[in-house]
Amino acid sequence: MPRQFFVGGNFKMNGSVEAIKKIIGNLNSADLDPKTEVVIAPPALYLLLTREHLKPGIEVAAQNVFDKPNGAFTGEISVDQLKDSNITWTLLGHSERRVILQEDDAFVASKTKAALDGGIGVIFCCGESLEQRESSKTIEVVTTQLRAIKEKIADWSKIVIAYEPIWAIGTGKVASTEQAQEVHAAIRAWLKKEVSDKVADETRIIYGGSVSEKNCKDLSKQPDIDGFLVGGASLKPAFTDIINSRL
Ligand SMILES: O=C[C@H](O)COP(=O)(O)O
Repeated sequence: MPRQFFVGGNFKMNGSVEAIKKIIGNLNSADLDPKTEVVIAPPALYLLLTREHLKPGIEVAAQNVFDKPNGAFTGEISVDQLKDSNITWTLLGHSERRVILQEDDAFVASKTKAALDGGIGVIFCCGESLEQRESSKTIEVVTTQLRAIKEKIADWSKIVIAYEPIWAIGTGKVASTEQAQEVHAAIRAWLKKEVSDKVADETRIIYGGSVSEKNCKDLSKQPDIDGFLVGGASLKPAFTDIINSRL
């Protein structure tokens, strides 16, 4: 079975009630490829508003979730609270959280387990810095990040892996189609060797890092690129062109 194309929009810490309603209006009225699964991740404050206004068929993701069920954890949101609000996905392991908020592999893995155990899908982000790429450590870095979750989880069916080279995020410096395809193929080979043939065949591996309406078509033609995680361009009307990149 071919893997369903998947496009996520990560708004990061951008937007306002008015701006997010406008983005939702654009998505609601656009003709979107029915074969593409679309998930958008607004800031936590706007999750409910987004879910209430967005048309059915497009899912909403949190940008983060905590690994404890409830209690004295100021500022955090639990898996059950997301489910209670019809939020069905979460991003985890984004490099901005790994680098700026110093989340390590073990913490990201623990949150991934909590989300999956609770029935929330996880867009699991991994990727290398420029320094790591220049010292040929890309595959080692990415597989180390993946190994941390492999040790905690058994069911991969609700995971989408987002390969996001840090040097390509928000820089306008997109990875070339060859660079992206090479890492995606290596991730798939790792899944085959370390997890199973089935998981390798079925897991979506999406690319993130300066994806735009201009570069998405070529990237989408690569055999191991199953979609995108879009930052900056997800705030713009051209996001719908990225969703429709396989049309
Ligand atoms: O989560 C999305 C990525 O960090 C990519 O962001 P960007 O499209 O603004 O480069």
